[in-house]
Amino acid sequence: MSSPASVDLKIHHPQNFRFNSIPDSHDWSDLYDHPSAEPIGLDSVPVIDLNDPNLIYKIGKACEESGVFLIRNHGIEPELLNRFGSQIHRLFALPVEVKLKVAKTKGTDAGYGGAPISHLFPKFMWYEGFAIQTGSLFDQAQILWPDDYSSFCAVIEEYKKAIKPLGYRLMHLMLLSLGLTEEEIDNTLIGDSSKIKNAMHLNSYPACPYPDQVVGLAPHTDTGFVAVLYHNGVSGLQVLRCKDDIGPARWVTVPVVPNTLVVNIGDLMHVLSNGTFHNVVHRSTVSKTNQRLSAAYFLGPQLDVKVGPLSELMGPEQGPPLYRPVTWPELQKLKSTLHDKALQSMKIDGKIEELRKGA
Ligand SMILES: O=C(O)CCC(=O)C(=O)O
Ligand SMILES: [Fe+2]
Repeated sequence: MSSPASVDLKIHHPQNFRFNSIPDSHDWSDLYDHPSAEPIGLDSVPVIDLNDPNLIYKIGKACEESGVFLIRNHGIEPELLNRFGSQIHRLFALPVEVKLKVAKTKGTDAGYGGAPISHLFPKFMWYEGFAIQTGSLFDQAQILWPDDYSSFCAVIEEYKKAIKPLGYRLMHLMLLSLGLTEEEIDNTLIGDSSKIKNAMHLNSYPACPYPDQVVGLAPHTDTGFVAVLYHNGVSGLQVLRCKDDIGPARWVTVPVVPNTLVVNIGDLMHVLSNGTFHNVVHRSTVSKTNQRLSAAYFLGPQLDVKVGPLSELMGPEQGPPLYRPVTWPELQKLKSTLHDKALQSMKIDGKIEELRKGA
């Protein structure tokens, strides 16, 4: 089967669909693996107030047990979030032909296109996205809106400026919760801003008349340290809760709570914490009536920086390191061949060759 990534997005863009049923290329009905569950009781998703006196403890517990949590009192003005949401809406409301003028090209990660993880799956997602890398924005916005590109760029830059320190603060709190001192954190790569890189993906999931047959964004873990997620209030994000005493594996819907942002733990934070923090598997479903919009701000290491378990978390009492160090691109490459077995292949006692053969 040819990979969706190799097929022209123009033909497969949901906006171009004029049919009475979902074509096989977009039909995931057979692939819906687990039932959906409401975020109640033991399946609830933590909501953490960043002014909470027990903040460090609560962040640590949420990172360990859940891998996803909502934050309130995060310091980003609602008014900025509204303007940011309006610009995302404005972008995706452009005609497909216009958006395709800034389509991602081979070898670049910036611009308009399908899901970044599309090459990992045999079906198309009900998705369109716009990836922003440092330096790419201005030129592309000028192509999209020759007469008025500055308002888009200004709002995106303002949002990035506000979200960056929040992302750093969250990572700092995470390391404090693992027992590191301020001084120890200063000596890790999290304490050295020159070693941290960020990227932002704007995501659009158009409404779909048959939402149960399609997938907005297929199940995945984020590869970096953390992702801070804005959305437009349309429900759809789900996280995987594995089989446990409560029941079989299930997709828990992340609740929409006004004035909160969502935080996800990624693979490299799981590695950095020597397996303590849960890199949560998540996906986005699609609404029957409303377009869902979101923006994921990812923080990870600079591309040449290797990430392994923090030395402070290993020793005679805590035990040995679980993973060998990797860079962000190395892990992405491993995921493209080994899928959900990529991290296992980095385990220090992992049977890498066996995994490769079985992939
Ligand atoms: O749209 C969402 O809620 C999730 C987005 C996401 O998981 C991603 O961009 O990696
Ligand atoms: Fe994600």
